[in-house]
Amino acid sequence: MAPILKISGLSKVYDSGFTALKSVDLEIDKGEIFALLGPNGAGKTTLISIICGLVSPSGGTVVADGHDVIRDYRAARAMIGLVPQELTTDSFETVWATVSFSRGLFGKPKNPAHIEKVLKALSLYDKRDSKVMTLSGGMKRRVLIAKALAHEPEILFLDEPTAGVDVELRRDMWNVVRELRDGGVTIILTTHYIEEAEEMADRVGIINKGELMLVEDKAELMRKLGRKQLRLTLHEPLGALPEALADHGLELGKDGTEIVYTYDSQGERTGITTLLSDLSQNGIRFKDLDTSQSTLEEIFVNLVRNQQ
Ligand SMILES: Nc1ncnc2c1ncn2[C@@H]1O[C@H](COP(=O)(O)OP(=O)(O)OP(=O)(O)O)[C@@H](O)[C@H]1O
Repeated sequence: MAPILKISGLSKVYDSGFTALKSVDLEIDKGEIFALLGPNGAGKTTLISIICGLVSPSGGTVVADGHDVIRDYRAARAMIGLVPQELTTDSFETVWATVSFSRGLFGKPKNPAHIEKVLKALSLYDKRDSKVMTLSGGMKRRVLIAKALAHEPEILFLDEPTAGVDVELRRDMWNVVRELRDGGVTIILTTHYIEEAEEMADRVGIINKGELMLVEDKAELMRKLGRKQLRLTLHEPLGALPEALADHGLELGKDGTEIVYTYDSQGERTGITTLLSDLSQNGIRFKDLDTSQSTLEEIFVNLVRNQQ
């Protein structure tokens, strides 16, 4: 299947001379949720801004469903919805008026049935006659999404969709995004919250210092780079680990009452059987054990740190 968005060799050098993007290549498939992760200043907003035609690239191309975002700007832009971080305008307008207005900006004929569908999908229909300024923060975020969907885009960009919102609202937003995807919209979101990518994304891209370091299926990424840890709670605390166990690369924690063994869950051998028998030979007994898998956050932090 041809990608719905194809970014090739995209670079951006700002007038100041600062290189914000270095030859980024990325293809997005129709109907996926793609999360773009990166620390502050990594180039996420620059990338989205180029795709949406708000910033001009220094090199490379972006094609949205067959339309080049520069040569064929109008057609490309009509494919794309952008949900910015902040609600900037329209506060005195009603929900209905502001969302309808957004559709008009793309030169699309009025379509009250579509506006109604969007408002209903976002649970905003009951609020259609309310002024935007009277809505709660969560409802305002929904209005931003409704505005971005008013012209029936096929690709929706969400720039930090849940920055600064509470946990309950964040989960609520995640459900909204999933429902949109189920309705056929391709979703690309940027986020600082790695938990958000872990929860929602089909694929994850990690950008740092203008370079796309890695693009991977989320589950595959966690499988490949994830490490497992086995924690053993000891019967008797240890002052130090016996020399005989040095090869296992163990860590002694919690005042000597816990041994932590890190292993590669994908490896041929985990080494657990040998470890347990070596522990027993050295008279170390444990009363409890549990295992944990590294999170996307740990993977991300390691990757970015290694690139410093
Ligand atoms: N107009 C500009 N002129 C010069 N440098 C800029 C301009 N806009 C952005 N930059 C720089 O480009 C880099 C990337 O910025 P960008 O906003 O794309 O990052 P980001 O990943 O979106 O960060 P954040 O998560 O903080 O929004 C930053 O170092 C920023 O200072």
